[in-house]
Amino acid sequence: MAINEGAEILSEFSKTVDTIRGRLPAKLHTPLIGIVCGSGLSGLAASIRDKVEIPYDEIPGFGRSTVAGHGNALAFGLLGRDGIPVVAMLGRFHPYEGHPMSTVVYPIRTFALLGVKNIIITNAAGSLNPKIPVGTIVTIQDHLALPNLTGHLNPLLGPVLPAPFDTRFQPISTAYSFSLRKIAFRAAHELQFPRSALTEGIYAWVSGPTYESPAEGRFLRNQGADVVGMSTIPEVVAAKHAGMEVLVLSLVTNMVVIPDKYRSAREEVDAEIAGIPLPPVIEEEVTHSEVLEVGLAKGDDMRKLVEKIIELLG
Ligand SMILES: O=P(O)(O)O[C@@H]1C[C@H](O)[C@@H](CO)O1
Ligand code: HPA
Repeated sequence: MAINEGAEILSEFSKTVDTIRGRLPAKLHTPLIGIVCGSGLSGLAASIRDKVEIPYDEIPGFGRSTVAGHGNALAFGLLGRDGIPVVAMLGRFHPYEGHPMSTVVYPIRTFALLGVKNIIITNAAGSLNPKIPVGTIVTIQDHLALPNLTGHLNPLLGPVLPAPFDTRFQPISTAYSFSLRKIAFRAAHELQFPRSALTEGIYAWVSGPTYESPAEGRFLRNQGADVVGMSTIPEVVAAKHAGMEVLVLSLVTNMVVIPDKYRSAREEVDAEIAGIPLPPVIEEEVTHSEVLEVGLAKGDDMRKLVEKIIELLG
């Protein structure tokens, strides 16, 4: 990267930070905790006090989320008994919307420059694991990121950026903070959530926007993934790269369609010819409305959990 390109990037980020701080009272200038709200989960920010919202289109460098269930503003304010300064993205940018990776992770890098030390990233996800039903919250302990491995969508591809984003080879084996994951379970215990409400698992990242074919779902399951989604991993990579402690909470909004047996057109025709009555067949499909519905129904549990985690962190 040319020296002046690095200087341009830094000057864009400093415009972003100056614009944001120019809109906030001093007590909110340095949020310690960042939150990313997944599909249908922008209610997570409902209990932020002394809230100041800044629309994305008024922040230099920010994109615009075009996905139903995602807002387009940062919410700053205080959370928890001790009034910890926080910032929440009320909606995120997904690569499948056409955003370049630099835009997808721009808010995360902005969080780092504002002073965020711990980030709680949430998402809606499909379950690949029959033991993890709809409505469960999954604390992510690892990921399988096919788009990272195949070389198109890793947010760290490209020239090394200026400090503090200047690590070339970023290890990712400890991206999911063990201490934050423990705090999540402690929080669930203090909230008296049933044991089954929060579990641990591995998130597979796919680019979307198609939901998985049965063969793709089976493949991901066989590789050890528990849930699958179309976001989060670029944010995790950028947050780790920027030195943050990362916690990811996935809300299971649907089961990925992985039938035990394919419906056979040949067998059905044979049965029809032989006059054998066939049982009714239900062909399942995932829809974004069902994803949003579960987000709405379970959003309050996610909000309580995030708040309690922040209280315990404080
Ligand atoms: O932004 P998240 O990951 O929460 O949203 C999920 C993935 C897709 O954007 C969408 C599919 O229903 O929900
Ligand atoms: N697949 C991928 N992404 C998702 C899903 C899913 O089943 N549900 C919510 N986001």
